[in-house]
Amino acid sequence: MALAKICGLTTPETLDAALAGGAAFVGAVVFPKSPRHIEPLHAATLFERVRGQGPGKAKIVAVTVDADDALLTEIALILKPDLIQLHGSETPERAAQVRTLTGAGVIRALSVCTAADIDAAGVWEPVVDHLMFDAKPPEGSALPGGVGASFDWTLLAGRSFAKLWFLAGGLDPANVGEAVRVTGAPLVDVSSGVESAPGVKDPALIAAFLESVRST
Ligand SMILES: O=C(O)c1ccccc1NCC(=O)[C@H](O)[C@H](O)COP(=O)(O)O
Repeated sequence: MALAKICGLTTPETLDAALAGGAAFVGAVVFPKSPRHIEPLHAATLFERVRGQGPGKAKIVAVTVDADDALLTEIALILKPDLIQLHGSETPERAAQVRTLTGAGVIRALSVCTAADIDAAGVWEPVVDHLMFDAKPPEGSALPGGVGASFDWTLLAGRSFAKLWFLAGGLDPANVGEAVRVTGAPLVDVSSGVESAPGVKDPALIAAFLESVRST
């Protein structure tokens, strides 16, 4: 069974729906241009209930975009995430620095449009905990992720990677089962597909998504 990350959580009700449904990863987006942006201090208060889960708890992921050392240090000290997701134009060298600076694990999101974008994963495998294959956002998009766009899943069929990897981009309760069957993804990630409006997560859609993942 694939494990799921629910990204861009900002309220107790939606975080509770993710935890109750068995999400293995819960994400906070720290990027002011995003409709899901949450300040590290607010996120720390909200995500305190995750730590209360004890052993086997969901992993807390801080999603960042080309964050500087000051912001990463603030996130590490205040939110104390298990993983930092790099969703900008960071290099493998920067990923290694982020790990040393924060003490957190690293997820590298890669924008996918063609098979060459997947081949690029090779340079990242030695320096990350997880890869995330996400759709390339439309031209001119203000956001590098969380736009609900998908890519050709068959690009991932039959591929294997040294690290457990996420499939992301345009997933929702109705299509995630097929997405996992086509790609063999061990991990899946969703944001827009469990929202009623940009940045507004819906507890019922979160529950439905996690149920679909479980029954795949
Ligand atoms: O979600 C955002 O607003 C966001 C903003 C800036 C960088 C990354 C962002 N999200 C990262 C995620 O992990 C999303 O869940 C992923 O891109 C999939 O999004 P969606 O296609 O909306 O399910």
